[in-house]
Amino acid sequence: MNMARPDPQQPLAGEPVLRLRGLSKHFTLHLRGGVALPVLSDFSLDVHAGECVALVGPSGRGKSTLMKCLYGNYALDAGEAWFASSAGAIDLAQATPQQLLALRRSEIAYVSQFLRAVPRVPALDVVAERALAARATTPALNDLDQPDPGEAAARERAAALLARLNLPRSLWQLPPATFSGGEQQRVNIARGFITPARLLLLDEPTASLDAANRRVVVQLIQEAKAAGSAIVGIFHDEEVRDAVADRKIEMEPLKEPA
Ligand SMILES: Nc1ncnc2c1ncn2[C@@H]1O[C@H](COP(=O)(O)OP(=O)(O)OP(=O)(O)O)[C@@H](O)[C@H]1O
Repeated sequence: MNMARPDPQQPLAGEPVLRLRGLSKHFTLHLRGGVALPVLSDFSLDVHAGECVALVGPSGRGKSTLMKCLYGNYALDAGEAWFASSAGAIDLAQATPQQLLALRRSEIAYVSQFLRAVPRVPALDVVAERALAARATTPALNDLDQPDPGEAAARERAAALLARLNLPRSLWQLPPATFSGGEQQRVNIARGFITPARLLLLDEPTASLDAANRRVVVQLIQEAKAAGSAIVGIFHDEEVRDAVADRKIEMEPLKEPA
């Protein structure tokens, strides 16, 4: 066994990629006199490599909030969120902003309905950039028996994904700021899937897509699972959910604030 070459897709046998224990989160509603709105309370979950867990429950149960806490957009109040990174286990609830940014570049991908991209960067580069950033920041990826894609190869992969997602070629060199919702979402999806993320967070990845593109996304998710990604997703489209989810986790209602 070569200890210097950890496979980022293979955590220790039997160990989950994501181990959540006792997560709690509230929002303080300043416009309502500072009242506390509890959103997550004592939430626990394990997600293994190659597994897709769908968060289900009515609107407002905290599904998106949980995803944003795992991606580091929101701080948690309590609990542990252990992530088996290629460099070892890290508690996402305690991770520093620098650690979170490094994980975002290569190991944790988040695909939401909305694209946040640097202005004036063409769609193709928005997608390719993630592949280049991952290679630059994750020594483990460089150690794998894979050729360094370099910039041209990263663009080639980006182009292949955009073509697969039926984004018109005429848009590839344009910045996505003016794209339609569905076009932006496909750029977002291509960016999320261009490198094999160890943890994929999918918040309504097919919300603005037509049936043909939904099928492409289902295939991409199935391929990511086969490659060993652990996936947490919110899929309001039941057909998509049934096609990709191994388990459903019902988000329980919490008490209303007094
Ligand atoms: N930044 C925020 N500030 C204050 N309250 C928030 C914030 N984000 C979410 N909430 C509240 O937290 C609760 C959970 O919201 P969240 O978006 O996580 O629900 P959800 O289950 O994903 O809903 P949906 O299915 O409609 O997307 C809601 O009551 C929402 O109003």
